[in-house]
Amino acid sequence: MILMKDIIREGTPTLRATAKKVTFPASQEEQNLGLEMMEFLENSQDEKIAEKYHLRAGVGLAAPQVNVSKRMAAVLVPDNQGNIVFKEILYNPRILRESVKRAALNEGEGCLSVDRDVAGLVVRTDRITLEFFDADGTRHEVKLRDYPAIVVQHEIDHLNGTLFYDHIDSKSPFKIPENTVIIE
Ligand SMILES: CNC(=O)c1cccc(C)c1Nc1nc(N2CCN(c3ccccc3Cl)CC2)nc(N2CSC[C@H]2C(=O)NC)n1
Ligand code: NI
Repeated sequence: MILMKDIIREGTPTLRATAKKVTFPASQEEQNLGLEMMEFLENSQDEKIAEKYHLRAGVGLAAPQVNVSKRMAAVLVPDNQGNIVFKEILYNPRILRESVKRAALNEGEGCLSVDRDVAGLVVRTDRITLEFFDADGTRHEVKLRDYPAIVVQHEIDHLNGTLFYDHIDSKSPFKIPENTVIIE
């Protein structure tokens, strides 16, 4: 199982590299990694398991974060009632369309690879059309908005070596640009 010791932190080169596309069908190793990343998210969201293994909770994890520079990520997004609203292992995810409307988490963003609080709004696109492939190479296209859309954008950033605080306006980190919805 993936533990916090397996997650690389700032300063490790892979975190700033551009990850390579996966070819299909994904190898057994790539399929296992996808499942292990999803298992990590499930474990991290389970109070007892997270406490037992000292896991930080997350709703997304990208392969570069476990030092594998491949374009794959797991996302497991619950709503405030704990019902899963988006659960996927994404291979070669790509944003096809972006709304004009922007969105940001009211509390800012955290990252399992960043061991510090970096305050400030991370302004992203509110609604996206996402293309991704599954392990068999089957193409999927889904529309996402608000929290799930933010999580997917955060994880795709990891595939391009971008970290959430790269988006924070250091001069006025809490300025809310127009046409931006704040997500509680
Ligand atoms: C600096 N302020 C903050 O971090 C921050 C502070 C407050 C609120 C939010 C909303 C913040 N922001 C933020 N909170 C999260 N979690 C909330 C708690 N949750 C969780 C926790 C326990 C059980 C189950 C679950 Cl589900 C896990 C996920 N996750 C992300 N991100 C940014 S997009 C990728 C995603 C990620 O997985 N990061 C590790 N941001
Ligand atoms: Ni992250």
